[in-house]
Amino acid sequence: MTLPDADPAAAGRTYTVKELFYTLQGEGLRAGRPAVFCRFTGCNLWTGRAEDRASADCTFCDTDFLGTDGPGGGRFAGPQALAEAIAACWPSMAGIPASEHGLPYVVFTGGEPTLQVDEALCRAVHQKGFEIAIETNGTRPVSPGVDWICVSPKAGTTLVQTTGDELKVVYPQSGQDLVALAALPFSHHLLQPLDDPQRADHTAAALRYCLSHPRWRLSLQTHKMLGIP
Ligand SMILES: C[S@@+](CC[C@H](N)C(=O)[O-])C[C@H]1O[C@@H](n2cnc3c(N)ncnc32)[C@H](O)[C@@H]1O
Ligand SMILES: Nc1nc2[nH]cc(C(=O)O)c2c(=O)[nH]1
Ligand code: SF4
Ligand SMILES: [Mg+2]
Repeated sequence: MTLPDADPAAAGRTYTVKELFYTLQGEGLRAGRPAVFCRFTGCNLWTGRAEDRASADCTFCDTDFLGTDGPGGGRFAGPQALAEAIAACWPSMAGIPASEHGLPYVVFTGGEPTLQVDEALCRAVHQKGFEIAIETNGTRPVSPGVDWICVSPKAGTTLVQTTGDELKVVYPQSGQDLVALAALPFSHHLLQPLDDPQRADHTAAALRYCLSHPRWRLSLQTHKMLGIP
């Protein structure tokens, strides 16, 4: 049943989503965990158009976040509507012993999810029984209600979200200060090799850096190895 959005602050709020899909978290500390990915449309560091990439604040993005034309994408009329679509992506637990259910998990990403994720959405998604994670570039504060914050800072931008659960740094980026980043109060610090034509070299360099600076651990994009979304 679709409930009306009772929260007056949420009235008229729409969410624009590129795609919604069920897969494994491929990256970071929680790699391997089944999750619904909710990819919001739009980013504040790049228009998403190829002709603007070179002049963008973030130039290495591996993601198409334009429009609403991906699987499960669309415009959602309010928190309740989007929470229902997210819950519908989680597999049925009919016939599965309760000990094997696990906690339903959604990852808000994008594009830049902090442009859209708000408390009303988190409340609606929590009411569906989900734990909530976010992948953000850290240039905007994360809304209250998010349970797991992954910040991936972009060199040359101002970091606003300076605390969280994991700091996942794409490596290398010219002008990045890993000493300063290592000092930020995150629970976990990870280096993720830049996926570009030199990815193998960046992976070897990131591996060497982690071995010599053991504050850092390596994050590989395992979904790309597995051939899953
Ligand atoms: C597509 S971004 C979306 C979330 C948010 N805008 C951000 O940048 O964190 C998701 C993750 O992919 C990482 N990423 C994007 N392009 C990448 C690339 N070419 N190589 C490695 N990681 C990349 C980002 O740094 C971020 O951790
Ligand atoms: N499987 C999978 N894991 C991911 N972790 C972060 C992703 C992202 O694009 O934010 C991502 C993604 O696109 N796919
Ligand atoms: S900030 Fe995130 S979504 Fe935006 S362009 Fe960079 S990697 Fe892509
Ligand atoms: Mg991705």
